[in-house]
Amino acid sequence: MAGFFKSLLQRFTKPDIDWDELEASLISGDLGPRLALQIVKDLKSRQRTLHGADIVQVAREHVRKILPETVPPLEPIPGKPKVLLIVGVNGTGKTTSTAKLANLLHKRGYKIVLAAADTFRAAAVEQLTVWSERLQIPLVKGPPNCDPAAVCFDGYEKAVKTEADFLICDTAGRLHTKHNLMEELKKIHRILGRKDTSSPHEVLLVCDATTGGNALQQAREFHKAIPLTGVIVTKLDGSGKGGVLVPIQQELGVPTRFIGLGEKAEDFQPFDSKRFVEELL
Ligand SMILES: Nc1nc2c(ncn2[C@@H]2O[C@H](COP(=O)(O)OP(=O)(O)OP(=O)(O)O)[C@@H](O)[C@H]2O)c(=O)[nH]1
Repeated sequence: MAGFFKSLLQRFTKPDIDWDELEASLISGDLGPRLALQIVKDLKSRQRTLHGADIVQVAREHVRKILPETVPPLEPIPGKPKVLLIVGVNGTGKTTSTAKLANLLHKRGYKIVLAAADTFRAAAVEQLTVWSERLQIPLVKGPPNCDPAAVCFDGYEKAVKTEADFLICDTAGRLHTKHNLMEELKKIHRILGRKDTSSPHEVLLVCDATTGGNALQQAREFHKAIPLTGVIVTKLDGSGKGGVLVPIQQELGVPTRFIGLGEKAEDFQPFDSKRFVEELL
């Protein structure tokens, strides 16, 4: 994002602003057309000569207003496991984020159970097995291509039996446009609610920052299928700016909870909106 705002400062230094160009560059920074238009409208309404710094300031004010100042941390629920369902399109970093989140909660002293419900990709189960051994966290898995809802259910039983604080279910990557895969996700959601109607307590959509604005459409479709409670933005160590988390919050009211900054277990942090907005500059 820093580069994005720097480019705004450099490109719009002259008083005669090309509004279309400005709107286009705000959209290309993944802020989404709705917010881009609001920022442009706001700037146009100011009756004085505007420079790059004013644009950045106004954009920051708008972003700040949209993002909640703090996002509550993941707290366990007394007496039962808190169930976290990790969802998203293919290759966004769901399995890695599942492991990273387990690591973070484990380090906070919580007891975790992992469910390898990505039964479609054998490598995902292997990947999670490696992580679970490395992090010493129990993992529930099933035979290849078994029903992912059944794996989640078994995971839930294990979490109850072992009095775990959290059950984290990794799911297969699915295109938000594939009806049958979204139906499968709804089934997982339903089955998890069998023993505890409030489960899953969190549904976290994993978005790859490098896919840009497309993540908004993914979020819309997933949110339509099963209500999302949060977003994990991955690969922020790459070229992606992560700006899309702003329109996801604005349009769907779904906050970003965590960010991924690399491939290692430690490359994961709770989302800090203040820092995110500050780093825009
Ligand atoms: N640089 C970087 N790479 C990441 C990050 N998160 C995940 N990755 C990498 O992205 C690739 C895909 O990650 P996975 O966790 O396998 O993705 P997935 O969403 O589970 O994949 P599918 O199950 O196929 O949908 C792997 O090479 C990860 O190491 C991140 O924050 N930064």
